[in-house]
Amino acid sequence: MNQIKVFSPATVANVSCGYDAMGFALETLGDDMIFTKTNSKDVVISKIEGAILPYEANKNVAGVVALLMLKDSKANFGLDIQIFKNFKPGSGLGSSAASASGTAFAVNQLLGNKYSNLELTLFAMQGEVAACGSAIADNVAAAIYGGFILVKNYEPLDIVSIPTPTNLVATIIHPQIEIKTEDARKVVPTQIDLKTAITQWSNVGGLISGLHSNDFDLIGRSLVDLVAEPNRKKLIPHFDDVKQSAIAAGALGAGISGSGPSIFALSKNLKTAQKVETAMDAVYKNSGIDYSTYVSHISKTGTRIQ
Ligand SMILES: Nc1ncnc2c1ncn2[C@@H]1O[C@H](COP(=O)(O)OP(=O)(O)O)[C@@H](O)[C@H]1O
Ligand SMILES: N[C@@H](CCOP(=O)(O)O)C(=O)O
Repeated sequence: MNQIKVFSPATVANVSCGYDAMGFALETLGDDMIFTKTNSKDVVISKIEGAILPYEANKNVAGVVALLMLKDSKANFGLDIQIFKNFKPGSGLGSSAASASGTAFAVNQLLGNKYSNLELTLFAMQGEVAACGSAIADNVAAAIYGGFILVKNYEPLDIVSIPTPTNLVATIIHPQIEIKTEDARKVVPTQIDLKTAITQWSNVGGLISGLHSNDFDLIGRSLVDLVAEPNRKKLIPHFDDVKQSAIAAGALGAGISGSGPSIFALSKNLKTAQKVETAMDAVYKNSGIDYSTYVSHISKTGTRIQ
């Protein structure tokens, strides 16, 4: 195989209560990327459409991940990479993670499937270091494994796939302001009190149990975040109004997608998710802020060949 085209999904990290530990992949929103083997042994990014990003391989997360994998595998080829961004960096929808995991997946295909999904996640996490300074796994693992994931442990890395209830649908509103993950991580407390911790880990347990048992009510009751959301929501215009409107329109729950500014809601079917979209839209309509909305099923496959 000399060339491969892949789709790499947008992802919602944290899922409210699971800061740095949970994430899920979207079915319909994501980036397209084309990888072509070259003889030069270099990595060249020859095209980027849809966003202004560095072309230098060591500054673009796609280049960072590709260089690492070519070196680790002692590959006898180089790469030309074309990136087609369909959603903006700094959106809270895992833009850097889409490039990092799309690259890990594609290079692995060109190498004849040398690496496991866990190894691909470790490579892609180095892309996240380049993007935001932290080796976070929640977005990249969701993109690589698909569906819902739990980062059970960071060192050593342990990723667990969580079942996705049929019919669960995500609604997203993305105000077009850029919040860099690196900056949004600085407002999250490094210490929390025991009472807060107890509530938070109970919610993670409730969310995972609800996803396993298709218990939508339990999923909704568990979409509560006492750690990141109270500190990050002030960076997001009209956050409380959007969240309340989404829940009033029938969403099971809502919260910040990743580090924001996007806000996600989960609903038990497509019709409700569309009503939630209308309700979120109504909050921003006359605000003067540019925004996009998306309704998407959860991607069960994650990054895939186009
Ligand atoms: N291929 C890429 N895709 C997206 N962002 C990239 C890429 N390469 C480098 N970056 C940098 O990563 C940062 C965006 O990452 P981040 O702040 O984590 O936002 P996001 O949540 O959208 O991933 C920006 O500074 C951007 O320039
Ligand atoms: N767990 C991270 C996730 C960042 O997601 P992104 O999509 O905003 O890059 C965090 O909350 O900082």
